[in-house]
Amino acid sequence: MPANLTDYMNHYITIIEQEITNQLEKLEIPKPLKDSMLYSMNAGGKRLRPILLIASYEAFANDYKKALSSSVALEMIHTYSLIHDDLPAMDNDDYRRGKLTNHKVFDEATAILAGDGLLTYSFEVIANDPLLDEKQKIEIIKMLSHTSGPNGMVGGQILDMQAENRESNLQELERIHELKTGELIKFAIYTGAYLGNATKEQLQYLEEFAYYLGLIFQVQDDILDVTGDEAKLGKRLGSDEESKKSTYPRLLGIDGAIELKNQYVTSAKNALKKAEVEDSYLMNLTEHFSKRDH
Ligand SMILES: CC(C)=CCC/C(C)=C/COP(=O)(O)OP(=O)(O)O
Ligand SMILES: C=C(C)CCOP(=O)(O)OP(=O)(O)O
Repeated sequence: MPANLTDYMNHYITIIEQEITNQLEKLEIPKPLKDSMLYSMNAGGKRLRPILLIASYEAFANDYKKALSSSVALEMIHTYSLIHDDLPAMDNDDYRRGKLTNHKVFDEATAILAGDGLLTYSFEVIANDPLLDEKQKIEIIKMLSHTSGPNGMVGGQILDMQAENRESNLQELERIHELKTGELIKFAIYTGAYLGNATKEQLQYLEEFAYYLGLIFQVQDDILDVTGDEAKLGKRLGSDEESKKSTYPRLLGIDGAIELKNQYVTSAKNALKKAEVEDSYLMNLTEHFSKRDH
């Protein structure tokens, strides 16, 4: 395992991207669908979620291989959500990950199907992993469908849409982010630790950790939407302002948002200590993502 965080992340990004290619290239499906799925999966992105899943696994066990199919499945679901989020019916965005959005390169119908394809194929990737036993497959698929579906990310997206053009309070804002962004992060942390054989008590503390990590990630996203660099982020900024959605900076000011983020970082680290994994890469990743500039 590489000793510093940048090497660690780069090491796993290479492995994750190789496995994404393996899983998609073997599909025997019509060319436009395959090209469209490959386009968004290979368009870059920080690969935060799969890295977190592997780091959570490695807090308890060695050899990432058992965690790889879940990591790749998770990145497929995340990417599907971005393809659909960018569609004209939703955010109507032209750029994502520094490249034209999927529906701008392909047509809208193909982009919808590419998203549907990534969503459903993600479950097949887990179901076909020879390194997992049947009980593990059922537990992971159950968790993934829960966190990405109406009780999780999809539910958060509709709350987010309902929050346009009106003021939300801090509690409502946290609930939206907990579902829309936090649930997939929860899947990453839970699944890694579950596959690494963490105890029930450790899994509970890690769920608490994931809750704060999701919020940290989102506060920083809101801050970057105001202060960030469009070229670095690879997407249009100022969209929160345009849709008149409440954000952390709007409710608390930039300084207030930074202060709240720092409180979440402290809470996240405390949860890691309670789970007795404070010497894992999860600690460094928390710091890293709280200060990210893209
Ligand atoms: C079911 C669907 C479509 C879910 C989308 C989930 C999601 C996290 C979208 C991006 O959020 P955002 O619009 O706040 O971020 P960005 O600025 O990256 O578009
Ligand atoms: C939840 C949000 C804010 C959507 C973007 O997520 P990321 O910032 O992780 O996007 P990529 O790096 O995967 O493109």
